[in-house]
Amino acid sequence: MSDAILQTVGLTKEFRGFVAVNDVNLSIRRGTIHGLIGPNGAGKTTCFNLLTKFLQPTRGSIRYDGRDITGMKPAEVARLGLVRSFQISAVFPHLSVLENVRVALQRQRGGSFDFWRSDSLLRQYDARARELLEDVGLTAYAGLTAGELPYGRKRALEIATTLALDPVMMLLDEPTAGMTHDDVGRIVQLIRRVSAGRTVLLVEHNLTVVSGLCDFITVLARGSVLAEGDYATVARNPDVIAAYLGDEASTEAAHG
Ligand SMILES: Nc1ncnc2c1ncn2[C@@H]1O[C@H](COP(=O)(O)OP(=O)(O)OP(=O)(O)O)[C@@H](O)[C@H]1O
Repeated sequence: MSDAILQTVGLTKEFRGFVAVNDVNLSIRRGTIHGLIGPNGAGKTTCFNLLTKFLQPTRGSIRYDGRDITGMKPAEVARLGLVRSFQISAVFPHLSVLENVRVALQRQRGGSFDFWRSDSLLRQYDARARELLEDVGLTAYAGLTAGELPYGRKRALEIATTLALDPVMMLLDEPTAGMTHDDVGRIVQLIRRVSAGRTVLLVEHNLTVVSGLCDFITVLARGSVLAEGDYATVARNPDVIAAYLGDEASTEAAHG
């Protein structure tokens, strides 16, 4: 069996002639935390959406665990264990933290959305939901509504609802975006803990997070792979440094 769990060949996405992702060959090793980084507009989010099937590529192919998933729908790949973290908007703000995880568990096991009619059924999931809350450090928050959670804890809830789907491979889109320093530390520890026995692909802006978590990094710039390797290798690559400095310079120029 291949050491790579997820592979792309010639992955390309054009938006009306603009090439956002250009001939990208990725190989993500089973059991690793793989970072996808790059300056603003590099194509990270587009790439992430291609891998999770939220976008269809213009060209190229994607293989996951020995299968060609290029033509599959997001729900189909999720059933195969390739799961993206839910966006915060997918958390139900008026349900409690515990109920949010129960609903995610029910979707995994039953695939049904008529949870409002089957309270007794949902209680069956309580024990597992509490375990997941424990795993992400939210036990003390179980009874709060999700809307009342502080931002960093919402991201932890998002990870708990993702874990409820029992992913083989998790794809996380900027899990630390907008977080305070303390929250970042907690989420880093959490990702490390939940990555045990799984593969994780992480799109992330915070390079400290990337250096602390990722076994292997792919740097994108202008839609193409600029460099790959461990953090030390890519961080000293002159092309990577130039791409990031160029990005900072243009950000500074934009902000005066
Ligand atoms: N739906 C779309 N239609 C047209 N252009 C798009 C679309 N989505 C993305 N793009 C363009 O593709 C390029 C790559 O965008 P993408 O969001 O993938 O980059 P990114 O690396 O995630 O950037 P950031 O770090 O700023 O989030 C950008 O120039 C963007 O404007």
